[in-house]
Amino acid sequence: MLRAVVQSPGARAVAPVRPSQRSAVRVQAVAAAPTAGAAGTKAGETVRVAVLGASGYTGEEVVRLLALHPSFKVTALTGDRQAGKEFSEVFPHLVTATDVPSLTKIEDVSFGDVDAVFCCLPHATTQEVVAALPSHVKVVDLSADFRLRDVNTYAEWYGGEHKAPELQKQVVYGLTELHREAVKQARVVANPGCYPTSVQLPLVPLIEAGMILTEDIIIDAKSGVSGAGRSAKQNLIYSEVTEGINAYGVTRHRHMPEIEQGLADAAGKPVTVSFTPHLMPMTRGMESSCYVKMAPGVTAADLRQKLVERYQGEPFVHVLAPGVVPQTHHVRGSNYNLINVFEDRIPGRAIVISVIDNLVKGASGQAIQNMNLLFGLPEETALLQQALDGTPAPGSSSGAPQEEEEQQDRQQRQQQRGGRGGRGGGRGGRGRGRRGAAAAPPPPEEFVRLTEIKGTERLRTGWHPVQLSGEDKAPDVELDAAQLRASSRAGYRMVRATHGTCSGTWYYEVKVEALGPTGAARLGWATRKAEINAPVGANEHGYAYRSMEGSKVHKAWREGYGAAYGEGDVVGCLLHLGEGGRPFEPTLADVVEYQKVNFYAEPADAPPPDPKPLPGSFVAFTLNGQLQGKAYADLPEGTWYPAISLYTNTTQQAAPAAVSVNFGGDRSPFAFPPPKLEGCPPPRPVFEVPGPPPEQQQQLQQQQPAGELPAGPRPGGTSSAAAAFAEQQTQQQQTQRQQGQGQPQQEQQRPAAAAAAAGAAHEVME
Ligand SMILES: NC(=O)C1=CN([C@@H]2O[C@H](COP(=O)(O)OP(=O)(O)OC[C@H]3O[C@@H](n4cnc5c(N)ncnc54)[C@H](OP(=O)(O)O)[C@@H]3O)[C@@H](O)[C@H]2O)C=CC1
Ligand SMILES: CC(=O)N[C@@H](CCC(=O)OP(=O)(O)O)C(=O)O
Repeated sequence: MLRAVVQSPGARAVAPVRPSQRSAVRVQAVAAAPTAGAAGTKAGETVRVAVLGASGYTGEEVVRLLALHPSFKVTALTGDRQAGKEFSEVFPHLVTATDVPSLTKIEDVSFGDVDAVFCCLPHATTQEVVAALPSHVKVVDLSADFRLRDVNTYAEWYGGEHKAPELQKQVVYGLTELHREAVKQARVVANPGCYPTSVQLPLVPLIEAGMILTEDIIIDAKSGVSGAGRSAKQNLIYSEVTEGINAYGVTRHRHMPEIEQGLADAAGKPVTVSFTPHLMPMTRGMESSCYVKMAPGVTAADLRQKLVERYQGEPFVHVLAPGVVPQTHHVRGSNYNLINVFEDRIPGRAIVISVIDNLVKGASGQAIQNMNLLFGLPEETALLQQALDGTPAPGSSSGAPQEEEEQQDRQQRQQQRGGRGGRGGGRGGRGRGRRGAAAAPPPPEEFVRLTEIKGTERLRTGWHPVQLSGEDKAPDVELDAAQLRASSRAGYRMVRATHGTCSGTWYYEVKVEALGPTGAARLGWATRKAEINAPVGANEHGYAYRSMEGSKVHKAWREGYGAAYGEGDVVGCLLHLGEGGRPFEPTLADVVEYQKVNFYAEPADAPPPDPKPLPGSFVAFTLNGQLQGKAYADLPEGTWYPAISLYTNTTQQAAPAAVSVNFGGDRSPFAFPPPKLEGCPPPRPVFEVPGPPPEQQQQLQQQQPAGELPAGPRPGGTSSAAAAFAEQQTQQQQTQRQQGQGQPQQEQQRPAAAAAAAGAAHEVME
């Protein structure tokens, strides 16, 4: 059977045909492949697609993306002013797109011969068009016309009565990741707005989990100019847009009710947001920085972990590694949404950053994702194109994780201070320096830098057996009484050993006890700077061997390495640091306890850590005694700990993943002999990693009961920073007592101190 598709002058062309030849090409019949059934589209079946408003940006983007779709065939394209033209005349870059019909008016489309419609028309022109489509046609509408459930709200924000209120009741709001099942059942899908997509994907799961407060959400959003469509508008010409940015729609942008509708559904109560969009001098891209207040006891790391778990396995929504800032460049031309969460300097607040390409995930890509579902196809069909722009080299300011940028900033400040005579020239000192006055004491907050530390067991007690740390672990990791078996029922979580090492050659074994249908493990080595609510190897502070595929992971980068492993297997983890380097670890004298939290205190202007690579060092792994080869070489100096991370799929209520570790020693021989590598001494069991130096142990045993870290600097301690901090606290407490404030005031200060400390955590541990 043959089916004629578009009956208008210009007809449709069979590529490759030069535009000049097009007018001579007759209406071409499409060899009728079997057409799509309602429920599911089988391989080889063709879905006949009309794109209404194809001469606009989102329509063009639908056509561009569908060029690689195996089942969707564009059989009709419409324009208004551009009707009658060849598509490649309007979009010359798509001259190579095969088999694309020319543009017609909507009224010239024979919808009896169409299975699916992408409606890319301006809002208000759309309702009647969609309502008039035959009922066999499935529709994804990219305009705002059917996004708001309440037609009165629509009338209020869009300035006109809704013209299809009955149809509105049947329409499904298609934020795919959040409404997938409803989309599958729909006939007409309202594709979300671009800003609402970028905001709801990160915030809805956090609101549903009660992790952020809905009364205090501030959204600072930016869009590329293509968000405003292709028609000429004075405020969008080059000279108006370039070299500047401007907010618009302040307090009245029409995406506000759409965002609030989605967030209110998640909260189960009305939500009002502060939302300000900005026009940026770029063609594509959208960034939403959402400033949120966390529920009591929730941390930014918890928010991030919640999003990691929520979007685990989603093809298009990705939570970046801790500290990595999402950028519009990294989603340009793709259907991806990149998200990350950062702890704000204001205690209790977090910054959630989300980027999309407004024309792809914010419009046409998500529309195809939805249409794929409407036809029972895998939703990622034709959408897995990667972003157009590359990542800047590590260390460049635009691509560097936040902590690297902070480090550079610190280095700069350090140099500025050094040039003015050191510590006296802190934040307050700069101004004084310019005036040439004598240096006054630095403000107290700059006097010491505090870092919350965990895993102080061996510092506290002097001697401590080598175990998995009861402190230096994610809360979801459970240990047995001997602290040699770890299990976790959550997404990836980490536990490190009590002892780490900065030199020598070391080995330990891990037996995989349970993984179940969903479990996975990443085993290896990490410093204390590695995020514990993440897998080993999620950033530069860890090296892992992965159960799935047997790949290795470092800086979140997976590469082929060895054999996959699973339940019953024994993995050997070898670390060779040779003569080693600096430990970058606090000694006991640097540790203070403040309101039951242990802090590492050091002078604010202590030099930032600057680990150097250790030539010849390496990490290697064995599987059931078989060496899998060297995984990574030339590790940076620092103190490296045995590190275990386990994954269990929380949504499937699977049994927890579990492993047991063997750090060796006479009483606990290894299951397999440690490997012998050329040029490397025989590895020693981690069991023999030394504790604190003997003189420190002696001092500890005399001065403190085991299990308690004394407040303030230890007698005989060497850290003036710790002493200064303790003195400052004492003075503050005295002042408070004199002012009659006492304990409640101290309690209020705790989050601030803890937040300051947590904020600095990345600064000083290495
Ligand atoms: N741009 C974006 O980032 C996003 C856009 N959207 C929404 O998608 C829809 C399309 O946006 P976009 O592609 O940017 O807009 P454009 O202005 O680029 O395109 C609009 C299209 O509609 C056609 N059109 C305009 N008026 C009429 C009419 N009265 N009758 C028939 N056709 C008409 C135009 O035809 P012609 O040019 O031939 O006159 C053109 O093909 C809008 O509702 C928009 O709000 C949604 C998310 C993001
Ligand atoms: C830069 C710019 O102007 N962006 C558009 C938003 C994108 C859009 O098209 O919104 P609807 O789909 O809801 O119409 C705007 O702010 O109006």
